[in-house]
Amino acid sequence: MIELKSVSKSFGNTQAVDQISFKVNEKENLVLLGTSGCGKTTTLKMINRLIEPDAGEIIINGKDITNQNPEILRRGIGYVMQNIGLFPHYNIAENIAVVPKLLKWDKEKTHQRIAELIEKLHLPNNCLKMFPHELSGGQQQRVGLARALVTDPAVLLMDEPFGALDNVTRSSIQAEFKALEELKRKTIVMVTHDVQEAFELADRICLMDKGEIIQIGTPKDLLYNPTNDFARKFLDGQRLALEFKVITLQDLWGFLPADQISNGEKPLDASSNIWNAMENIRSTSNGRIRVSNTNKEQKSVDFQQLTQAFNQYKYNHHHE
Ligand SMILES: Nc1ncnc2c1ncn2[C@@H]1O[C@H](COP(=O)(O)OP(=O)(O)OP(=O)(O)O)[C@@H](O)[C@H]1O
Repeated sequence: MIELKSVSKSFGNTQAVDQISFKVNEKENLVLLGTSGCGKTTTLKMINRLIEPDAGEIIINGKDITNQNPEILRRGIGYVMQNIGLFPHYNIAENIAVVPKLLKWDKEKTHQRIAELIEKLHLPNNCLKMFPHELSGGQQQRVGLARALVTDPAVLLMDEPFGALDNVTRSSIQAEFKALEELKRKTIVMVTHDVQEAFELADRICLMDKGEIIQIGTPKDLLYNPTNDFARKFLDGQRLALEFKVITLQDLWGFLPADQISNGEKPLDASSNIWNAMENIRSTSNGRIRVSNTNKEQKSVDFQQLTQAFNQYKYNHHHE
């Protein structure tokens, strides 16, 4: 769907991006992860030609983008900017309607689509006539997302989409983001410097340093098969929290005891990660959850059983 082949870009003496190549599959969420200045934003902006590469090819849906009109290219690619980037003197409806206006959509169609997005993104109904400064940071972020989604583009580029938010708002928006059907249908390239965020949202992570790709792989690959010391050290200090995000109850299934199921236990899908399971156990009165997997098997699990299964899983993983 999106392919970069040996793409490079320098600014003066700074080699911002140095011969990078990767493919993003259809409906995949690839997260570009790395410390400040490693070339993530430059990479992202080359995909919609806000920055032109010095060398290499970028292909979207089989077509080299350098042969396309940049304006038309950008209309097919949603873009969520760093620091939200709403127009301060446009109200919320006008901010969301920028591209529909360029495309000369009729008023009714624009109106309906905006109403739909307002609902899906849990924005208050009365916000359409307000200006960006009258909304909270989290709400502004949702408006930025609505603007990027309004024409339902197949590709979405997101630059630190949750960067401007406090931790609590960020994790609730991340959870909503993951659950949004409209986003599941999109091919997404997202930039972040936040390891937890990358692990929470990515199908695959592209770890970058000094304009180069260090490793591309699933969160599990990065955690358990780092390619070098840089990749290993990048996750140091956060390993346990990342394992809680990456390992699912299904992974632990064989280590969970087959207890009697009783009534009143909170149900949870085995696709949930350990983090989520712990949160759920914590919020139940009897300290147990009832986990169901795709084979329609069920197990009742408490905190101790969960941690035991997790330790056994890790022990096996290290001794494979
Ligand atoms: N327009 C520009 N002019 C000069 N140098 C630039 C320009 N844009 C980026 N750079 C430099 O290129 C390098 C990569 O920048 P880039 O913004 O892609 O990094 P990043 O990983 O996205 O960092 P951040 O998370 O801080 O945005 C940096 O050294 C930066 O200073």
